[in-house]
Amino acid sequence: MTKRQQSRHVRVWSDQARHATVAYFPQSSAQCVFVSPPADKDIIMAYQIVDSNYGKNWVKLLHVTRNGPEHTIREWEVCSELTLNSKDDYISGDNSAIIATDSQKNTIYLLAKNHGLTTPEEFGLLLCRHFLAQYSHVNRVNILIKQHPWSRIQAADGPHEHAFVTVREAERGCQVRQLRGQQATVWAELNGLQVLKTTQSSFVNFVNDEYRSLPDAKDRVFSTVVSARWRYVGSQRPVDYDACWSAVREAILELFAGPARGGIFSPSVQNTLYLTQVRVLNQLPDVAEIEMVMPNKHYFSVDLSKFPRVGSASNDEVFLPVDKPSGNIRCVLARANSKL
Ligand SMILES: O=c1[nH]c(=O)c2[nH]c(=O)[nH]c2[nH]1
Repeated sequence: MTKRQQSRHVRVWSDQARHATVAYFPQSSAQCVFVSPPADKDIIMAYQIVDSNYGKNWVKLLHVTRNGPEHTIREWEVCSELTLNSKDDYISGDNSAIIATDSQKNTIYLLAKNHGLTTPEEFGLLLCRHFLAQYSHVNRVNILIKQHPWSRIQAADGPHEHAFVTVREAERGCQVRQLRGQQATVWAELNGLQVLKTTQSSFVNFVNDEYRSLPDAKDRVFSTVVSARWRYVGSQRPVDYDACWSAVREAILELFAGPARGGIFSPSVQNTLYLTQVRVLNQLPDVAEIEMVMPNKHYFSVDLSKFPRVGSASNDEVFLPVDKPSGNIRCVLARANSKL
């Protein structure tokens, strides 16, 4: 970074009491550093590193499993984050304990080659186990994986052996985190599932005070882009991560849309979100808790009453999709006996 670029990010002021200059980096987790440093022991006494990690972000890889002519692909972006048992690398510039982020990237490729890829969650667990076993001075491993939504092409004569198409219905990801001496924690993610229905949604009987302008809506368009993130119970028995992910997706679609004839009624985004979470916890004993976010993407009926000669007082056909702002509804539902 040049000096000119730096000055955009850094506020510098003089700390009279300590006779030192302090800089604040808003985008950095290290919030205070001495630009003209006092004695090292002053720094050590004044501050402590509360948390730190380092690793390689978004290592892109495509893995091909070749089962004769039938091929299966997985395209992922993997982030590794390691936390060491000492902070000497940060504090004194001693690099001797650093597992280079480049080596972390190589590890991801080598484990993919040697073990193959199954689910993102299982590969995350493999990486956690590997880093903790290979390096005794690694205290914590955090792995994030995002999966590209490839789907096998359905050709006229059946599923294609080796050709795929991107179907961006929802994106899959996971986070696996393991501390030395502890069980790994696995989170799965489903993001970007955009849905819309044209009826069977209302929003009435909310607070009616001097701030309210929204009329009761007995029948409205309901659209949202669902994000869900759920934590697995850390049990010993193996989890079918693919089946769980698909079951969460199905629960979201079922509780949003309902049966093909007639659908399902929603009194609010809050209630639909909550009922979906209840369905997930009821159906999937391996899930300990689930967080869901459903922005309320508004579609307002365009006011055509100003055009009495060509328009009509009621308009239930032409809507204005409102990009921003949206409502934002979030809830974390856990089993009542779980320790969060
Ligand atoms: O389902 C809804 N929940 C709200 O909290 C809300 N607020 C709002 O303006 N519209 C809606 N819809």
